[in-house]
Amino acid sequence: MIYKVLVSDPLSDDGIKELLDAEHIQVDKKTGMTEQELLDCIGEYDALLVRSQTQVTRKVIEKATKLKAIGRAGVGTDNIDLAAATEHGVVVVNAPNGNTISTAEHTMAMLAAMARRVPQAYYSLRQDEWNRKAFIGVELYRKTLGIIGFGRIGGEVAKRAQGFGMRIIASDPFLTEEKAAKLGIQYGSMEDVLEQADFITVHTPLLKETHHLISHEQFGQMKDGVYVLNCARGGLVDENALLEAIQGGKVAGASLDVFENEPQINHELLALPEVIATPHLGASTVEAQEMVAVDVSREIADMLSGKPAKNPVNMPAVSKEVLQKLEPYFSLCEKLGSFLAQISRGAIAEITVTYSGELQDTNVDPLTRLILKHILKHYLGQQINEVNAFHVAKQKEIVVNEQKTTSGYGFTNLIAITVRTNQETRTVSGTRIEGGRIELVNVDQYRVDVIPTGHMIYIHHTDQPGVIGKVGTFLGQNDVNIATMQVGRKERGGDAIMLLSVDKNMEQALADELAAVPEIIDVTTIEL
Ligand SMILES: NC(=O)C1=CN([C@@H]2O[C@H](COP(=O)(O)OP(=O)(O)OC[C@H]3O[C@@H](n4cnc5c(N)ncnc54)[C@H](O)[C@@H]3O)[C@@H](O)[C@H]2O)C=CC1
Ligand SMILES: O=C(O)CCC(=O)C(=O)O
Repeated sequence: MIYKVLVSDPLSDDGIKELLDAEHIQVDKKTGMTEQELLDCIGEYDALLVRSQTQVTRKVIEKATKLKAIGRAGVGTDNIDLAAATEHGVVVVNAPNGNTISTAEHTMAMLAAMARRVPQAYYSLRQDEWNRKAFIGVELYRKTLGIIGFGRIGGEVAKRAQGFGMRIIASDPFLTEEKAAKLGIQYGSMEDVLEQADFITVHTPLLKETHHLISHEQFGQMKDGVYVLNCARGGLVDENALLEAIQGGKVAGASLDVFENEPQINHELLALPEVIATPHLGASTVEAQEMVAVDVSREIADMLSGKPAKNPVNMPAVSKEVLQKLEPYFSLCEKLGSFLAQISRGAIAEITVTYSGELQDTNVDPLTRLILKHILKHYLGQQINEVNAFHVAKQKEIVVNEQKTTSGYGFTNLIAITVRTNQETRTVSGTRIEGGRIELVNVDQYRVDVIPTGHMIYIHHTDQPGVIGKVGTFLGQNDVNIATMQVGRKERGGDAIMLLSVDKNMEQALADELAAVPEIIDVTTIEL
């Protein structure tokens, strides 16, 4: 059997040698295709290999009737419709490590070039000017570099910036004070980073939660004369807010490798003398391109030989037998994990899942993976799936415990999850009732009885007369209709909670306003 692999973005022959040499594989290189050209030919192929240019849309995946695997020679998979790939049983693999160093080095190149205004001075010199006064720079030595997103690339940037004598402060849900201290850097919240840094660089994935991570409010929190870098993903920094922050004198310089609408770029932003930019070149080195191509080609060759993928980023096929037993609990696990991730604060250190009642005799490993996925997805995005969930948790030094108990605490089945972070311990448990309904039955030791779905608001308050009325009035005045409300308290006059299902998402600004009511301790909005 000969498998056909399409390489639709530029990748060197050295990089894809393993595929070119494989006897059972035929490789076609067709770069620069239009969407229509891709749609016309994709039906012939068993695997597709891309970088970031090819948009692997749902339409493409639906036409790809023979497709088994998509390989992304790089990290970000935002050019691939992962949901569509999963639905069609297509495994998506990436090469998460091969371009880390190149991107960290590019960030350093941009940092130094921006501080010393190298591109501007070069451009001026090319215009036959000799203008030494116009290009006075600033030193990096003893300045504070704020790193938002301390994963593979953020970590490598930190090491290199330390070589320049910079002080590093970093923010990441998986970074703790102890880990930071070991690395000789400072751990901080996002606010700490914004307030203290002279230079700020972002290295998070682009997710719903990180879209416009740096916008008007965040620029307002920064020091005057701050320098900002984005060598991760367009959309993390709000380009219009950046434009205003530069024009208003808040931001002294910006380095951009990525843009919100690539390959279209914001010309107004680029025309500012404070901005230096490159066309998404972070991973564009000979070494990185070869490494990511080698890694992903090996994955594709293995998969086409029937071996499991090492770096899958979407869900693999589940055997029918396992699916039948566990499928009824999938939705409960997803909702419990997602609920808990949204209410937890701080860096996660330990996750404990306890299965009770009828689940105690079943192999629940796939359910634990699903729960982990929905907790970690909140921070890491689509790179997490059931296959790599344990591996990623281990990499992030998170302890995962799976327990079983004979007691169902009065329920036929019960799944309880506890998350311990460096700030707090939060718990949630739920059950699946005859007929398929799922219910949240306990949150932070408060007994509730709620269907975990849609838009929810979780309010922690002190038990005093009139609080429920104040919340009802506030939501009514702001056109947030309450569908259901559950209240709970541990003792009279002590800590209490309200858990509401509402008809629409409540904006963060409104949640903050509600949290300012004196009896209210905390308001969290949850989307399930
Ligand atoms: N310019 C380019 O050519 C390249 C860009 N990239 C991009 O760089 C980014 C980072 O890549 P890696 O370091 O390999 O990923 P990674 O997964 O190792 O690290 C990302 C980190 O961001 C953290 N994070 C998520 N949400 C956060 C938040 N709200 N605040 C603070 N931290 C948060 C995560 O906990 C994680 O530790 C990705 O967006 C990737 O697509 C990667 C390679 C090349
Ligand atoms: O393939 C490229 O050059 C883009 C790399 C990138 O942005 C990534 O790996 O996330």
